[in-house]
Amino acid sequence: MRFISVLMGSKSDYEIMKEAVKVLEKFQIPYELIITSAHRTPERTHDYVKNAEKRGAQVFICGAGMAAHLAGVVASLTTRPVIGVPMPSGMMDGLDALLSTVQMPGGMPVATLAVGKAGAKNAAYLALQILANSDDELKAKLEEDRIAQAKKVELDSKEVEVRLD
Ligand SMILES: Nc1c(C(=O)O)ncn1[C@@H]1O[C@H](COP(=O)(O)O)[C@@H](O)[C@H]1O
Repeated sequence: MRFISVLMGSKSDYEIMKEAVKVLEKFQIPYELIITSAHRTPERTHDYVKNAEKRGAQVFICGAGMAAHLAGVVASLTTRPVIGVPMPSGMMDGLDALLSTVQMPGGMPVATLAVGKAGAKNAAYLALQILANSDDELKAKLEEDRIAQAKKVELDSKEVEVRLD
């Protein structure tokens, strides 16, 4: 079965990573969610990624904070796309995680998104867009979602807007 795999380095990342899960559930895409750490549980991380790839994981989304090596290590274990979401924690409030997620050596990409909830949400959208390359039904759903987003902007504006024309 094709599915998206969501990994996070600690339970403390869950509040943020829930934003990714919400999007996957909204689009009814099968996903797995697991806590595993490249630092604290290297073997578990290795075994999970190798096994998930065999079982049909199409994209890995990895949320981690501070010295955020999880996404980079996952990228070293699979040729499936890996999306990194830096957590807003630590003494630099996520800048440390952003840099340690984004600065991968050439040939070993991690698609690194924004720090925090917006990054987690976009990680799910990006994973869906990757799947939609070979799924026209999902592509149509993503297009409908864009239309809904645009409508919401107009409705929100109507509540507050002031115009002179
Ligand atoms: N960056 C990593 C990795 C890793 O990269 O393997 N494992 C845990 N962590 C991060 O450590 C932070 C603090 O974790 P705790 O709250 O458990 O102390 C979390 O944001 C987690 O993602």
